[in-house]
Amino acid sequence: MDAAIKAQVEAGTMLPLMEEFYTIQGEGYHTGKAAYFIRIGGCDVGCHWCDVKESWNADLHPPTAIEQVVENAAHYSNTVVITGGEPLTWNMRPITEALKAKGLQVHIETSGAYPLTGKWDWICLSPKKTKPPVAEVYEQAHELKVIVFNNHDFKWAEEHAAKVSPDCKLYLQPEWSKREQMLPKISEYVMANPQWQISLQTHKYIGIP
Ligand SMILES: C[S@@+](CC[C@H](N)C(=O)[O-])C[C@H]1O[C@@H](n2cnc3c(N)ncnc32)[C@H](O)[C@@H]1O
Ligand SMILES: Nc1nc2[nH]cc(C(=O)O)c2c(=O)[nH]1
Ligand code: SF4
Ligand SMILES: [Mg+2]
Repeated sequence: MDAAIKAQVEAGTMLPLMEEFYTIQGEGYHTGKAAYFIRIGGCDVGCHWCDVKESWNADLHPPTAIEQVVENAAHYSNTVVITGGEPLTWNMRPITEALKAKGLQVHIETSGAYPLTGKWDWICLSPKKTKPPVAEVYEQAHELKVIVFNNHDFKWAEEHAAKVSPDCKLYLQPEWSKREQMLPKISEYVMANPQWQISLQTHKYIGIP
């Protein structure tokens, strides 16, 4: 890669953009809300069930100047979700500041595997076993969204819930391929432990991005 571009990617003024799209937030607390999604390539967390493995290799996604992405986002929506890949692979300060300067609400979907950069209105923390969240991210999370793949994940979810702030919303979301097996168990768990709520990947049921 050209040294000047590499320097900009390191500074966070260019980012490896995989895709950007206007859709409905399908998951978690803001489910049902229209939002502009910015998907940034690059992730080395390695979840075996990840539903966007094409995002992992940052080299496959063109370094893109943030100004154009910010302009596009502001054209479509007042709520932006930055996702990936793992967005915290990169310096999120420039893009979040530029989005905030446009008056937009800025949300992140993150595993928390890397230190939090950027200014956020909403942080959705979805912890992963292969690269656990950094300690500081727990107290900043507005929403903890644990993916339930097997029975052990309920206990594992409680270990993470013990680390977030008292007003953090708690969600259990079935891993998509296990949804039929796990949804009855998640329902039972939420009725017995009503501090938790179910999160579904509603966009996949509706058939939207
Ligand atoms: C693709 S990830 C990108 C953001 C970040 N790397 C993360 O994992 O939070 C976006 C969200 O989708 C969830 N997710 C990914 N694959 C999934 C699957 N197969 N079933 C359910 N949720 C999934 C992740 O846990 C995360 O909450
Ligand atoms: N509609 C929709 N909602 C989402 N919420 C989180 C997503 C993600 O991949 O980060 C996602 C996504 O890919 N599409
Ligand atoms: S951390 Fe997120 S993007 Fe990375 S592999 Fe896991 S689910 Fe996929
Ligand atoms: Mg998704």
